[in-house]
Amino acid sequence: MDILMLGTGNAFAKKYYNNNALLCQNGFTLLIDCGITALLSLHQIGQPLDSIDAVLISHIHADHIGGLEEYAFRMKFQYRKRPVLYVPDKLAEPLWEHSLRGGLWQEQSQKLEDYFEVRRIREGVPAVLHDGLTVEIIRTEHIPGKISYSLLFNNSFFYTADMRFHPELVTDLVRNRGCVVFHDCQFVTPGEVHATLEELLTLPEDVQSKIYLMHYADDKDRYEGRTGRMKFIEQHVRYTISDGKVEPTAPSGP
Ligand SMILES: O=c1ccn([C@@H]2O[C@H](COP(=O)(O)O)[C@@H](O)[C@H]2O)c(=O)[nH]1
Ligand SMILES: [Zn+2]
Ligand SMILES: [Zn+2]
Repeated sequence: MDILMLGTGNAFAKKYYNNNALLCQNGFTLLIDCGITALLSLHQIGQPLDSIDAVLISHIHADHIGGLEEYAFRMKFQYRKRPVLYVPDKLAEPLWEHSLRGGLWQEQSQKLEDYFEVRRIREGVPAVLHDGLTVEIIRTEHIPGKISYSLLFNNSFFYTADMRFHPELVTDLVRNRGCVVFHDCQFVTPGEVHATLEELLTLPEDVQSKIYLMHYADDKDRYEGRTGRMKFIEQHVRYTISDGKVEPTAPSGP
């Protein structure tokens, strides 16, 4: 599978945009989270909105869902399509009632389903997104009391969607399931709602070597060379994830 980060920055990043991604497998393109900067980033890389086959939402924070209003309006009125939205079942109602309804409500469109083909997914039940692409949502701790999920694709690629340090989970996924991990990372301590670099550096080296850092702050340059065996994932670079390895995708063509 291939992944291209539309942004690799944290909630307030200005340089690297919000931490959203395009995941591609067997010709299927999934948008992982749709934050405030997602549509600007798609525009910059020349990716048309109607080339996205589905959107998957991890939790309700603006850097993960803040672009959904524009996406919904444009798909409805510009493209005349009702795109597929995968949403954890516990988030479907709050996504509409607490976030999208304010902007999207109009007389003839009063519910999430009026804009999206809503597919609810449940914890512990892997969902088949496409031929050769499954996702399992795993509830992970982020903001106390707030529902948030990390994502396990094809039982081999773990994408944390804003989570606090959980060394047992990450170690288990790497050592026992052979996963590679894209992990959100906060530079300043204490993390409180994210794993910090200091915490991630306490992981054993074999685990670190499978971790790629994302959701970082604009002063990332200061931390180059200070991330142990972990590497930064870069915005707008396409990576191929295969056999427990992450490599920048070789350019195609002559
Ligand atoms: O209890 C809290 C709640 C929020 N914050 C700050 O807000 C952002 C939320 O956006 P994320 O996408 O989850 O990053 C978080 O990074 C904190 O900066 C907080 O500190 N404590
Ligand atoms: Zn975030
Ligand atoms: Zn968050």
